Amino acid sequence: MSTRTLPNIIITGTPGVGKTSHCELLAERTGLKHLSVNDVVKDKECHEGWDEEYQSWIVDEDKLLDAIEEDVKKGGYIIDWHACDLFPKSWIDLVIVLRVDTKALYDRLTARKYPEIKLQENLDSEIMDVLIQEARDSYDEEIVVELQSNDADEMESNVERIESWFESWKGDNKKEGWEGVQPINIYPNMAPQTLNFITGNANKLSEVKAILSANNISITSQPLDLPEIQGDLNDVTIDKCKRAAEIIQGPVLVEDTCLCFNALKGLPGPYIKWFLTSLGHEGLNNLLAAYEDKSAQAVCTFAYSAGPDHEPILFQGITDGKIVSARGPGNFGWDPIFEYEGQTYAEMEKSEKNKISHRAKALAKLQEWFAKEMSS
Ligand SMILES: Nc1ncnc2c1ncn2[C@@H]1O[C@H](COP(=O)(O)OP(=O)(O)OP(=O)(O)O)[C@@H](O)[C@H]1O
Ligand SMILES: [Mg+2]
Repeated sequence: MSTRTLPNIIITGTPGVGKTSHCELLAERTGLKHLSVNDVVKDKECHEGWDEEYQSWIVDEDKLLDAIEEDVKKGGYIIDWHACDLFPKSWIDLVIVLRVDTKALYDRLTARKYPEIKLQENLDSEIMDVLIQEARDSYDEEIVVELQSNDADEMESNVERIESWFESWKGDNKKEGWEGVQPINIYPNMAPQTLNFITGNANKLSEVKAILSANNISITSQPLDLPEIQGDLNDVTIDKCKRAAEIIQGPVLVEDTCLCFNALKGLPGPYIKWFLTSLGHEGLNNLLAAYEDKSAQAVCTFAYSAGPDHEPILFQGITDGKIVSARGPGNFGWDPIFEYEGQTYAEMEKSEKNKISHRAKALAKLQEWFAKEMSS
């Protein structure tokens, strides 16, 4: 842990996402200092000249770091730059990656009369998640936060959230990090202040966080050891949700996943985790050896309860695929043996999988439901 009495925040993202606009507003409200890397590069000549084609400075990163090190190490800076991997981990307490829809970004960059090549490269970079990947590769997962910056309301809500993170940081709640911050309640009727996702599975947690972060829903997680009742899967999930809301005394989200082999009339279904543990990927394939039909359904069921006195609501997503010999990284359950349109879940990019997965579909229904609650 550093000895800084004020935190350092990086605000990064593709050119035009709104870094400078966010930094200025934030500096005004928090008293933190806006450190425009662009200005430092220019003023302190931390560059190797001007690139005509790209209309930008060719940055000398070593010179840049030397120029800011003494100040930044003291803390209290908001660093405004379209890259983040150059700043040492030990300097940084929070990394905000701003995101924007392609259409809005296109409009903003054409308004600036960017050269065609620079325009195209920046749009590609935004579409390909370059900056968020860079941030995730360079810093601990807990301090990297992705926020949308498409309109003025989103900017306002982002700045408020960063401000409350800053207040809790100063209040010595550093350990709580971003997840401990009360999010802005954008769903005044029903929305959870903070939604507790009952899971002990770090991969599921990060998947759910990635999908719901677009909705400004802040997820905390608490593993609870809940006894599972026998019966229809939906009953199991509803029962689990009720018990969790009782224990947490607040809003909760629980999840159950089934993998159903069609040739086996839906088995292993809810028993997939025990089958996987005892049989492994190969054993699961062997179950289907006698059958031509290798098709399977991945089913995800979420149950949300607003609190102990509320009936759980179910959201279900189904993805059709087939069972194949394991391919791709094997760190997430049965992902390597479930193939969807030629690729196993394990082989897919996370962002691609998040578009079609059973879990993503279930979460999309959850999101949609929240949005309706808000407008009613
Ligand atoms: N959330 C937002 N909603 C609407 N307009 C925005 C938003 N954020 C920024 N803009 C507008 O987009 C343009 C680019 O914003 P800004 O200069 O803050 O981006 P930047 O990320 O700092 O870009 P650069 O990397 O080139 O410095 C400005 O005209 C700004 O007013
Ligand atoms: Mg800027």
